[in-house]
Amino acid sequence: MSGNLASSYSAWKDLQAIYDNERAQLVLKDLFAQDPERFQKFSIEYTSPTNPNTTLLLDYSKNLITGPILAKLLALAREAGVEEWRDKMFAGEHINNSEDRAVLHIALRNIGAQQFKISEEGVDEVGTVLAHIKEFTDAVRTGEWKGYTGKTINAIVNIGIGGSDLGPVMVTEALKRYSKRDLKAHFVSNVDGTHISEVLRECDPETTLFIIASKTFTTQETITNAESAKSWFLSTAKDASHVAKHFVALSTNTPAVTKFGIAKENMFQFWDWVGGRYSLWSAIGLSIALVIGYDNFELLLKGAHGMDKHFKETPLDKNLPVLLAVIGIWYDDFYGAQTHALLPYDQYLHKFADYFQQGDMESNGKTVTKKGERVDYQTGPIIWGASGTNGQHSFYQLVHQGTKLIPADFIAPATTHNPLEHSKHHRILLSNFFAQPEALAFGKTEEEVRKEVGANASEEVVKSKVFEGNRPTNSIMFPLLTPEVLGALIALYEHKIFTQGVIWGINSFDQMGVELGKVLAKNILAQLGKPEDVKGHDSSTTGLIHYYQKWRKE
Ligand SMILES: O=P(O)(O)OC[C@H]1O[C@H](O)[C@H](O)[C@@H](O)[C@@H]1O
Repeated sequence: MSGNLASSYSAWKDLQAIYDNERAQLVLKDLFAQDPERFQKFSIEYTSPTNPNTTLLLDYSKNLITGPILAKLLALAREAGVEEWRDKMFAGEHINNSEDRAVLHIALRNIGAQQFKISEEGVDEVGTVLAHIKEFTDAVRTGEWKGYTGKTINAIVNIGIGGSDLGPVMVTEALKRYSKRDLKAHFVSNVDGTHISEVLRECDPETTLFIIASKTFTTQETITNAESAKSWFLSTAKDASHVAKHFVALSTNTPAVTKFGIAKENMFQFWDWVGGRYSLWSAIGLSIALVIGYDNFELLLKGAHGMDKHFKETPLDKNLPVLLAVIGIWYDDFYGAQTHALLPYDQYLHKFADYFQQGDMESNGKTVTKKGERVDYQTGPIIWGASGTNGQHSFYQLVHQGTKLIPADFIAPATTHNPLEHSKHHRILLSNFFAQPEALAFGKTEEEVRKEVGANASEEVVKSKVFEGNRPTNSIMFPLLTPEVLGALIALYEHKIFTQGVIWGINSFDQMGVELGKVLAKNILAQLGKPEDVKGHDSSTTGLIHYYQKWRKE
């Protein structure tokens, strides 16, 4: 985040030379054969510095690296000033330069005995908001908070989009095992009226609580959905004073919340130093706290805090987020990999890749450095993925035998929350979690195929059954998916993204790229009425709008 071009660093040039000269020797099969200690050397068991019971394992041995390559990648991180920029972030310096803001999601989970000292406006209010969240979630979950006809709340509808939706969706799914089953959680994000209509069909105005989640409280989708929810509610409740029992807001924008008709005491505050895609730890996590209970929400925060301390205090060569970051850069910038897959072997984590699509791609999908120079290398990868084993029956063919290099992270718990049939399902699941990275790394040679198919098999069949292998993966394993482990896991990826952003010299904390489309849509919305109003567009856009005007019913 220094703003220097990554390609100007001497370590970058050295890495390029290593790639050019040594690439042919970077064969996983040989690297493992040459060094029986490879797993021990290239894996780390993380124990939370704040809670010895929170552990996870990172095995990065199945990567196309050697000790000297890793040392050079870490030298790159040092040369780019990762440690200095990390310390600036933790100190509350305004490292989000284009918006002149601090980046302090770490302050939201700065709880427990070992806290960082941070001085920035709002930071000392974090505890007060957490107490508000606790008080409110306890009241709703115990049934003390009643709807306008005196009934207990049995459904919540979080209305938000992007960072005000994806985190709560991902975490409430991931921690479903900890959820209160008689409180149904819905999430409405899309401005498509279908989304809210289908949710409202399942809700009763007397027992539904709407949570309007928007950092800015100006987001078109969210405000449109919130207005429709309010109309739907008032069509039954009639009296506007009943809104107070059924609508709360999570936002940084008090005037806009008040204008919408939500009382100040029903507003949960956060601050401009919380980026939208880093906000699940803030008041945006209210729906999470409602679903899993405040105590579990706090454990999630504590888990993340432990990873924050690890990131802040651990030397780079043992620092999990830094290792993931520099290994990612090796593929992204030197091997030319375009994408990175997140493959959790845990159904509860089925939204994990969706979540980090925004987390990573909105953070590091940038073309200019902090100094405004165009980069001459690749920045953030395309993030995608699905939970195992579903992906295996869908896109793994390409991952194993396609022409593209797709680095991937495999993620799994050793123990399941659902030990069906004495964990039979889980053993099958995990056998796949172990087998896939093995197959990707070591493949299957022509010789092995020939032995298997016999002398009579055609050449085409033999060739089609060969797996080149040498496809890199990380494996992340933990004992059980608890709130603390999940907190640590999310923070791990957050800091990976940060580290990569620093090395690439970009600002990972603005999102200017989402603005242009919004402005054009606003202009077009005003022109949709009559064909003669459609002006100032290319022939394709004009033609499409004209077709809409011809075919629409209403
Ligand atoms: O929370 P809001 O202000 O409604 O913003 C919701 C989303 O809006 C935009 O699309 C931004 O790019 C996202 O980063 C943000 O999370």
